[in-house]
Amino acid sequence: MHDIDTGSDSNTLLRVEGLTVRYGAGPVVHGIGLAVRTSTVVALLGANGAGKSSTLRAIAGLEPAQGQVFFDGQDISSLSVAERFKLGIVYVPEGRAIVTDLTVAENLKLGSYFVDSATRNKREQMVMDFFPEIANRRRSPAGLLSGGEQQMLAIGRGLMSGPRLILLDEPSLGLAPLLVARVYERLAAIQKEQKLAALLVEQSFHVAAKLASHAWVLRHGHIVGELDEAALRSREGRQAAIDAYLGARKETPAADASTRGAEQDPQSGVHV
Ligand SMILES: Nc1ncnc2c1ncn2[C@@H]1O[C@H](COP(=O)(O)OP(=O)(O)OP(=O)(O)O)[C@@H](O)[C@H]1O
Repeated sequence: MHDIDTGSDSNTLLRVEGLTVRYGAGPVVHGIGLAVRTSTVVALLGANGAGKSSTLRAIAGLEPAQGQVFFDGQDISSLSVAERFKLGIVYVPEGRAIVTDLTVAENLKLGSYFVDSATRNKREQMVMDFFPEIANRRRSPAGLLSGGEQQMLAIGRGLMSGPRLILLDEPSLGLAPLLVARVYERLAAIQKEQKLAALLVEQSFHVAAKLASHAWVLRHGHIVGELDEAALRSREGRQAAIDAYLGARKETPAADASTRGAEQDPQSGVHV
């Protein structure tokens, strides 16, 4: 591992260049680049199978990949998952992936394997403060938690290691809108208090815009667009981006757009 000049400023925590992921035949992620600054949340958006999870998993070191990943100015491309984890890169997988037979407290312990018990206790308290829903379920098997609570536990487990960068793979997946809102409220509170940097993967523009200040759109493994904060915050900006990048809508009357809530586009499967 050696210091290099990534061509980015000192606030850049993660920089990915020419990242390519393949599972056998052709690549599913084609030489993409993106960056995450310290204390900011950015999103990677796209429909099913666009390559979002593969990108996150490659950054975490869970999938072999070509290209370069820089963390805090260091080339970590050849580091193992465990080495990246120790540097502070934590992946929170899609589908919650908690251990259902273990209790809530035991699941949290899994996320803090390397830390001393005083730090672990302090972090567990912090997680419980963020997620009171699971605080009184410490001794319950995690499998008995609701979907939303399991997602909170998965995020909580990610926080137990004291990450510098959290890679969040579709935290809204399979949750009812009210629970999505609750999980995102908590994520916003955590981000604000912990000054965490996060790379968030979502299918839903609507959901990602609650938290992210910048987003890239991935389509068939290629980055086909970028949204700044203004585009993410405005319904018209988001809609224009969706139309341009995904061809999701041919024609969208402005009056319609102003009254529409989150819904799924039948052509692209993207939630807007
Ligand atoms: N372990 C694997 N082996 C073979 N192919 C895979 C593997 N994981 C993913 N793929 C394929 O790679 C492509 C990208 O998948 P990926 O899960 O990264 O997309 P995604 O954008 O995260 O989709 P989703 O939102 O549905 O999770 C898909 O065509 C998928 O079938």
